[in-house]
Amino acid sequence: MRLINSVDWQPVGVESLEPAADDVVRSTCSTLVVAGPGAGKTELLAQRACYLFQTGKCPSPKRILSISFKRDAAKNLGQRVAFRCPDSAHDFDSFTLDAFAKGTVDRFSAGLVDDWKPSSGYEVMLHNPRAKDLRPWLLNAGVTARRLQSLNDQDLELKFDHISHGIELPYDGAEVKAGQRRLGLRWWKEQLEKPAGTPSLTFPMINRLAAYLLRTNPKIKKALQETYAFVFLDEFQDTTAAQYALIQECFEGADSVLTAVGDGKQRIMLWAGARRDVFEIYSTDFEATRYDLVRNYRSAPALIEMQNIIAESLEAGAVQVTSGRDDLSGGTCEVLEFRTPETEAAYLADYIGFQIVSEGKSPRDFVIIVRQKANEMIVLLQAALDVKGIRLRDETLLQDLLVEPVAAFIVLVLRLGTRNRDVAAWADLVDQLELLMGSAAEREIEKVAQQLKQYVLNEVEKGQSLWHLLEGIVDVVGKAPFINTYSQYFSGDFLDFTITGLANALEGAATPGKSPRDQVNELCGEDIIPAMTVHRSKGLEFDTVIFLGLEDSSWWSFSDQPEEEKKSFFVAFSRAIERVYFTFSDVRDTRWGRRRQRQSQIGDLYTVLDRAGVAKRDLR
Ligand SMILES: Nc1ncnc2c1ncn2[C@@H]1O[C@H](COP(=O)(O)OP(=O)(O)OP(=O)(O)O)[C@@H](O)[C@H]1O
Repeated sequence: MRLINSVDWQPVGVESLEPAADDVVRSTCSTLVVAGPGAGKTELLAQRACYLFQTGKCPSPKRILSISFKRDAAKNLGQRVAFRCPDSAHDFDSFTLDAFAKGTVDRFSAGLVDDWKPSSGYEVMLHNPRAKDLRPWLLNAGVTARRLQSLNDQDLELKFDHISHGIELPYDGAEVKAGQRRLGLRWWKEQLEKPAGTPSLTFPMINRLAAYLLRTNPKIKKALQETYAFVFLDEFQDTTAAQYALIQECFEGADSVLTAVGDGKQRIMLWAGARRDVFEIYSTDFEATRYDLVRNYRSAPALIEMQNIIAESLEAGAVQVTSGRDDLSGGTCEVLEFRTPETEAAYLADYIGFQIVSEGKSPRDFVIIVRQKANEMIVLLQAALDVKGIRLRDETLLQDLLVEPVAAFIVLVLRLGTRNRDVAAWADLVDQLELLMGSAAEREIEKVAQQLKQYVLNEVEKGQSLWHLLEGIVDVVGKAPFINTYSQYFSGDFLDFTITGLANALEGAATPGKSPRDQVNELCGEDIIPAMTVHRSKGLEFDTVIFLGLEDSSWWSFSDQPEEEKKSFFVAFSRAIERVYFTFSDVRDTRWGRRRQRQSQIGDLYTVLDRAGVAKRDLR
């Protein structure tokens, strides 16, 4: 790769960056970028990676470590970098922090003293333990029944979260109370001794374990710091205490330069332990300079004005943002009011149908967002759209599956083997193989790509079902390259788990009479409207956002945590490029049957919409 002089370097793939973003891209010191939705925070990180690689500021074998808080965000950033500077993509490691922590523990577990070593083949516990399981455990561990009775479930779980992963290992700090130490050590001992195949460690616990491993193994820590000259932290507002402790353990005091980007107004993970003070503490610990960005490159101007008003209601004095695009005008937001969910579904299906048939929109231009339980909320709309031949599905589970590198790889091969020509899939597959096969020559890589495609063509010709081909596809390159390239597969189980999950999803897509090509399309959801919760929609963007049910029952936790709920509302609103619709139905089906709906508990949301000039349309 020919190096570019840093003065001559220009952003890649976008016309320009706003001045503050350009400063951050070229910065030699640690920085904190605070900016609203659509400001190009993720894009800024992709540009900085290009700058560092293309100007030789991050020469091989130095690497960039990029930490995102969601798997699809990690994949998205990795792809943006691979697209812009393919020559250096192999020096860019894009992980979620949880995957990075697990990779560290799995790879270097020999560095842990025996008392703190997880059993080989340990499994991740995907949820923190619940009060109903904790009560007997705590009683058994010597906590009095009276003390337990004095705590409601929520308080008990919060206290236990602190004991199990809120304290630095090995619980020897002077500030740790004796009771916490005793319970914490007992909990860890039992979990670490759980046999392989039994979920035993939560991700916050794995974060703590990784931090402990690095603290007690200075050589490993030094090697990590020397490898990663630059570190990116995306969606930084949602960093939890255990995650921050790991980042601090890895890089505080090192020469590595950190770039953190985030938006306090989109902090919607407080329930999962996100630290409110993470911007301030990071700025102090890493002597990071703060930059605020003032453009929005996503939404139409009228939507940006509304977002400014909502932002002000979330954060007094919030930076007022202007459009960074001159190709977009207008923008619409409305609240649509219905008598029943049936009339709501019929209206929306007509609207979407018209937009697709007459206005040239595609199903992927739309998203249906709900506060929770996407699968239940969309049933009626799904049926109304079905009649028009338009598909809508809850993408909650598939989203996680399809962003997995091994799943993405298999899907590319299946695409190539089930259609005549797919230039983009071929190029993506070659890129993937380059990553997996490391130093293999270009000719060798092309040969393997051809072999993969031919394998699927032959098997499909023989009438073999697609879901039976997945192991065969992976076997062409072998599992080892996946395990060596992607840290989440180090322990092996997760690789098999992902392949099986994909096989199940493909089997589900194989309805009678559907061609292999259509089965792959179905899996990827190419012609299907996605439905998801607000949390799942973070970081994504769509032409039209339809939020179903701006009603008290969907937002039942609003009165307990109004700040976080308002931020969720802001996240949903800000996913839209051109249009946002909120719906309200006088009645809605809940788990207690059909219930009358009100807007009283979430009155604040309606007040702010009103202030932003959002009209209500009565469609009763
Ligand atoms: N400098 C730029 N010029 C043109 N388009 C840009 C620029 N920066 C970002 N974009 C585009 O704007 C959109 C939003 O960018 P990005 O996803 O990076 O924003 P973000 O700040 O991370 O948003 P959010 O916090 O809402 O997830 C994307 O479509 C991106 O390609």
